Amino acid sequence: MSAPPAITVEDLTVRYGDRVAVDGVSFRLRRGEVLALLGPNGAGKTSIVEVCEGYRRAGGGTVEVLGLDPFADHDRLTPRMGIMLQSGGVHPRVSAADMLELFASFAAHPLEVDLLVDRLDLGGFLHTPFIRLSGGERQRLAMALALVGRPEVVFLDEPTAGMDPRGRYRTWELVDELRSCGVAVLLTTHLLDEAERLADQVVIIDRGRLLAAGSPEALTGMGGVGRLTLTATPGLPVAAMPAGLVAAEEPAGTYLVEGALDTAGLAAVLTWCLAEGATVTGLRTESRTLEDVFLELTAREAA
Ligand SMILES: Nc1ncnc2c1ncn2[C@@H]1O[C@H](COP(=O)(O)OP(=O)(O)OP(=O)(O)O)[C@@H](O)[C@H]1O
Repeated sequence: MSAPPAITVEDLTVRYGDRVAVDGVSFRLRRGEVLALLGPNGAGKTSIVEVCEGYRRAGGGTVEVLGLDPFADHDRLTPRMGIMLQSGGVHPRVSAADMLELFASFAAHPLEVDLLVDRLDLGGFLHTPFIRLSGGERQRLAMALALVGRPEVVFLDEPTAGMDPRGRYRTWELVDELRSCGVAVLLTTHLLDEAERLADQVVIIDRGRLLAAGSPEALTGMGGVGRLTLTATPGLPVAAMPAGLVAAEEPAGTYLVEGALDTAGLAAVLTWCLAEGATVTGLRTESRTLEDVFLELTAREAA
C-alpha cells in the first residue's frame, strides 16, 4: 500500500463564532513537495495551518496529516512534525545553543546540531541570550528548532520575514534540501518571489475561499502573456486599442500593452496595427509573474 499524502485538506471550514474564516478549502500535499499557501492579511492561512498542526479543531470537513487526525492524534504526530514557532514563550536568557540542545533531546533521531548551525549560520549568536537576538536571527533559530527532530512534515510561517538576503538564500537552499529528502513543506508567505522560487504547488486563498491552486508555472501561464512591448509606427491612437487592452506609448514608437493577452488578445493587437496601417518592427512578450496573478485574483475578489 502506498504511503498516504503528507497533508490532505478536504472541504475545510473554520469558524470563530459567526465569522467563517475558512470556507470549504481543499488541497493535498505529497511527501517531497513544497506547498505555498498565499493570501492577503486575514485570508485564513493561519487558521488552516493551525488545523493542520493540530492546534485547532476543524469546524467542518476533514484534515489528515500523515494519515492521522492532527487534532485527535496530536501526540502521535508531534514528533513527526516540525513547526516554526513564534518567538513568544521563550525565556529571555536562554541561548540558541540551549534551545537546540533541548529540542534535540525531545527527538528520537535528532539532526546533528553542528550541521544546522552551519547551514543556518547560527555560529555568530549561538551563546547570546534570546532577548538580544535580532529578528532575522530569531527566525533562523526558529527554523533550526523546527528541523532538529528530522520531521516528515514541516510548517513554515513566513520563514524568511526579516531575514537578510544571505539568510533568505540559505533558508531557500535548506527548503530545497528538505524536499529532496522527501519531507513535505507547507509554508505561508507574503513574498511571492519566494513562493515562485520554492513551491511545487501554490494555493491562493482570500476571505477564506480558495481562489486558485496549481504549480507556479500553471498559474502564471493562465491567461497568456503578462505584457507586450510593441515597436511600431509612432503616434498610433492607443485609446482605440481593442477592448480590454490598455496601451501606452513611451517613448515614441514603443507601446506597452497590458490586459488579456492570450492568443486572441495578441492576434487582436496585430489586427489593430494592420487596420491602422502601422508598420510593426518589434514584438517582445514577458511572462506573468505570480505577483501579477495574485494581484489580479485578489483584486477581483475585493471588487
Ligand atoms: N481567535 C479568533 N477569533 C475571531 N476571529 C479570528 C480569530 N483568529 C482569526 N480570526 C479572524 O479570522 C480571519 C482569518 O484569520 P487568519 O489569521 O487565519 O488569516 P491569515 O491569512 O493568517 O492572515 P495574516 O496574513 O494577516 O497572518 C481574520 O479575519 C481574523 O480576524
